[in-house]
Parts: sequence; structure tokens; C-alpha cells
Amino acid sequence: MLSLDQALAHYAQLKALPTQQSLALEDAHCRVLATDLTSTLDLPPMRQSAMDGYAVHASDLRHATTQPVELPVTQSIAAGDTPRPLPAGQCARIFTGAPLPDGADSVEIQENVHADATRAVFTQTVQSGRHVRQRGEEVQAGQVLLHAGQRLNAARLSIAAGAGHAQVPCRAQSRVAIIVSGSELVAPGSERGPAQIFESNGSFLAHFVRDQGARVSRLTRCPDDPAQLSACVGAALDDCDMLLISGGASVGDHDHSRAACQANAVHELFWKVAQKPGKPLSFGRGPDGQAVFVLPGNPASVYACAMLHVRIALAHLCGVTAPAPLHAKLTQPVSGDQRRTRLLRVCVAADASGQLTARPLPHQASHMTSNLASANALARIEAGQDWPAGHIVSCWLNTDLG
Ligand SMILES: Nc1nc2c(c(=O)[nH]1)N[C@H]1C(S)=C(S)[C@@H](COP(=O)(O)OP(=O)(O)OC[C@H]3O[C@@H](n4cnc5c(N)ncnc54)[C@H](O)[C@@H]3O)O[C@H]1N2
Ligand code: MOO
Repeated sequence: MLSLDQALAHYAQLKALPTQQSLALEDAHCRVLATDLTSTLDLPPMRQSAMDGYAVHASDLRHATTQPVELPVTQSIAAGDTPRPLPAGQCARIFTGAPLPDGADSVEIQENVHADATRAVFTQTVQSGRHVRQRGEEVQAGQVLLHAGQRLNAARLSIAAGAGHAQVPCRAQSRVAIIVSGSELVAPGSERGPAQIFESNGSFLAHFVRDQGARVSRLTRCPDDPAQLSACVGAALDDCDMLLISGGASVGDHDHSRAACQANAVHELFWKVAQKPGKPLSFGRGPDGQAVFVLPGNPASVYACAMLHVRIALAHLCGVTAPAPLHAKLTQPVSGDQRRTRLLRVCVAADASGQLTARPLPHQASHMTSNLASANALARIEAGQDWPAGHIVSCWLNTDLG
């Protein structure tokens, strides 16, 4: 049996898919950037007013506090207009985002000015540069704004748009095939016999895969039948980069998933990890290098194996940084398992002093999942340890921070 760390170390062998494609911004959500993205222009691209008011030469107003200064308003500049140069002794009506006319060096907000359409009276001095956004003050043309390997969320896509990109270079999307095995399973909503249960791992895995920015290439349900399972595995391997099989990972007479993989030339690299839940996890490589997981069918085992093992493996396949644990303080004592690392479903939150805490949730058995409604992390409890409240534990959050 492998230790958890030995198992996780295996996924570094998975290399990001070499192919990339240029995608329109609207199609790139959740995809992974293939190369650094630079700005096509300075940002802001011109000197702009930051406020609604009057563009002036600050030197014209240097005595305005002792003696009000009246200036003619010689132009009005809205965002998108091209202004004329502003001679000294004049001011320009100007609005937020509008280009500053040459000559002007500052903007007085309209609340401080008595004005009509042709004349404006100033009673305060203004500092040169006041309420002016300088060209390139944030970003220079050619500057790297987004880095290869970053997942494109809404905010990052808006950066790409603001920097002038209609398309972004993205890594090819990983295709993940899912097989859900089990003769006792019926689809939610359908008629259920007394010994049957509603199938939930398929839905979880499909949404989980999409959350990671990968594509579900197929989702197949299969009874515990060796021949049918072997055929399903063969078909799934034809169009996937990763195969996830739920159930049939253990040693019972009806557990055929590993044999079905073997029959399809999957080379198993490990079976059984010293973790709880999820011990009978198997990982191997298909004939074309596909990453193949057989996930122990208990729903909480599928959850823990997906959140940790599959997520790290997919991060390598997608070319994004693998999730790293953060540290939080246990809110109550926890006992470790004798031999296996426990992966405890916890709720991580900040306490009043700002320190992160991990609150272990009830119902931790591997067939129980009701606590996933509030779990936002898996805490790692080492084998043979009894940890008091306040002990600092490693926690993998459900969602990536970066
Ligand atoms: N003699 C032993 N028995 C078991 C061992 C062992 O070491 N020796 N390991 C146990 C552990 S640990 C786990 S975990 C399970 C894993 O078993 P399988 O991967 O073979 O999973 P199944 O038998 O197919 O299912 C287990 C459990 O989960 C339910 N299930 C399965 N699929 C779904 C689904 N899609 N949706 C909802 N529920 C599902 C299934 O009905 C079973 O109750 O093996 C132990 N046994
Ligand atoms: O490893 Mo199993 O998931 O504990 O029940």
C-alpha cells in the first residue's frame, strides 16, 4: 500500500497536452492560457480626466484662493472626443474618461466651480496633475498581464479584453471519460427497487470535471458485468485523455473495474493508498498514455479521491499549478486512523482574530455525504495521531485560490 504522498507524487509524470488553440473571449472561460499575454497598448492609452469637471492649467489658478479666477470655457470634451489644445487662460468642460487637451495639466471637479456654458469661476487652487490619469501609469504596451498556465476566469478575461485581445491562446481542453459501475444503481427520479440506490457519483464527477476546466467526453453507466465493463472501458479509452471509473475497485466478487482496465492494456501503477476514505484507489496509464483512475465507489471516497488525486492529476494535464494545502487550526480534537491518513471533511473559516480554523464535520464514514453541503476543504490527519483542538492541520480547499 502506498502512502498518500507517494501516490500524489505519481501525477507529476502527467504532462500538459501540447496542442493549443486560439479562442474567442466568450469561449475561453475556465480555459488555461497557453502563453503569456501582453498588453497591446499603454493603459490608460491616453491622458484622461478621472472626474467630471473642468480641465485647466493649474498655474492659471495659483491665486484663486485669495482672488476668484474667471476663465472662458472654450470647448466641451466627452469620453471618446478628440480635444483641441487648451491655451493658458482658458478652461475646458471635461467628463470622466475624456482625453485631456494638450496644455491642460489638471482637472477641477464641477462641485467646486461656479459655471455656465461659457464661463467658469474658480475659488480654489488646484494641484498640477489633480484628477488626471497619466498615459501608461498602470501598464506599458508589451507588458505581460497574464501568465501561461493561468486559468481564465471572468476577471482575467476582462484584463485580456481591456488589453485589446479578441482571442486568447488556450491549451487544448483535457477530455475526461467517466464510467459509473454498479448493478445496484438507478438514475435519480426513476423507480427504485428495495435493494437499489440512487446513483450520485456520475453527476458529481461530471460537474467536478467541468469545474476543473476539462471536458466530459462521455459518461457511461454500466452494471457489474466483466464483459460489459471491459467493452465500456475500451470505448472510453478511444476518446479521452483521462478515464475515471467509479466503483468496483475493491476485492469483492463483483468488483471488475481493475480487471476491465487490464483487459484493455491499462498499465496499473498503483492500487491502494493509505488514506481514509478512498483506500482501494487505483491509478494507471492507458495504451496511449491516458491517465486511468479506478475510484472506490463509496460516494465520500469518490469525493476525496477526486478532490485530491484527480484534481492534482488534472492540474498537471491542464498545465496549471497543482493545488497546495493551507494551514488551519482544528476547532476540536481529532483522532487519526491507526494505519491510514484520514482525509477529514471540514469547514474552513476565519475566527475573530483572523486565524483560519478547520471545523470537522459529523458523518465522516465513506458512504455518508450529507456533510458535503458545508464542507469546503479536506484536512489531513496523520495515521496514529491524536490531535487536540488548536493543532494546526494541512487543508486542501475545494476551490483554487490562485
Ligand atoms: N474485504 C474487503 N472489503 C472492502 C475493502 C477491503 O479492503 N476489503 N475495502 C472497502 C473500502 S475501503 C471501500 S472504499 C470499498 C470500495 O469498494 P468498490 O470500489 O468496490 O465500490 P463498490 O463496491 O462498487 O461500492 C461501494 C459502495 O458505494 C456505493 N456506490 C457505488 N457506486 C455508487 C454511485 N455511483 N452512486 C452512489 N453510490 C454508489 C455502493 O452501492 C456501495 O455501497 O470497498 C470496501 N470493501
Ligand atoms: O477507503 Mo474506504 O473509502 O474507507 O471506505
